[in-house]
Amino acid sequence: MHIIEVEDLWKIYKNGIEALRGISFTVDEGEIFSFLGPNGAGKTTTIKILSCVLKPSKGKVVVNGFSSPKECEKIRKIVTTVPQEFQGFSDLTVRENIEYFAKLYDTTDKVDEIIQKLNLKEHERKRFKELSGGLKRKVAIACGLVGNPKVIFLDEPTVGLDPKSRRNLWELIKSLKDMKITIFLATHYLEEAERLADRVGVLYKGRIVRISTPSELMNEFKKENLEEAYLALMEEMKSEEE
Ligand SMILES: Nc1ncnc2c1ncn2[C@@H]1O[C@H](COP(=O)(O)OP(=O)(O)OP(=O)(O)O)[C@@H](O)[C@H]1O
Repeated sequence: MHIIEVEDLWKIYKNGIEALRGISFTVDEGEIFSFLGPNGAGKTTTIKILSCVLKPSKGKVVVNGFSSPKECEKIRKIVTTVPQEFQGFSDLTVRENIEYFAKLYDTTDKVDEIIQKLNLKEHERKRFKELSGGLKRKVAIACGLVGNPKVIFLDEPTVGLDPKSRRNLWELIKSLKDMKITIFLATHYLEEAERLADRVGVLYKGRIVRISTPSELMNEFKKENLEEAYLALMEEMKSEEE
């Protein structure tokens, strides 16, 4: 089943910038779908529209059977966005932060389960401000999980993390998939997409220029890793413009 359906989606900001120029794609339930593209391609704009933070200018957007913007109230109940700049309450502990969000959703009974699943037990009494960058991201995801989301939007989840913390977070993202949560991952780290994504969508100047599995893209450009294949695709796009 397609949990996300987007058809001919346009976003034209008030200043006239056409951030999205008629994109169409679908995401299957339980899939890890990675959105790639250079700075300014429209990734964040797409996430904001899919999570009902922004209204589309034109086009069809359906999330879990609900249309945006008409049924955004329902969409907001089943999606969660973990932004790059998530700020927990710095003087509250890990547990208190998660409990705070759980109260908002009236799901305080889920706090222990989430702490357990995300291996946060040994850190639960630490204050947010004392945590490493990797643990802060983990807590951000934990806070996002309290509402029982069906879809999680992750915007550059591992930016600024050291290689070990990044790998830890990849394991966590994979375990979310095991929980049948659909993951929409915007990233500039091609290795991250190669390791995690079932499929990638490549955005370029507001248009989708490829949707494929990482290995299909690597085969198409005869490259051994996704980063090389992506760079070859970007070269192709640039030369088509000239
Ligand atoms: N609120 C806004 N008002 C006007 N233009 C905007 C606004 N937000 C984004 N844009 C423009 O829309 C285009 C797409 O931006 P967006 O942030 O969606 O790209 P992105 O792919 O997420 O980029 P990055 O990788 O740098 O995060 C850019 O040209 C950007 O300058």
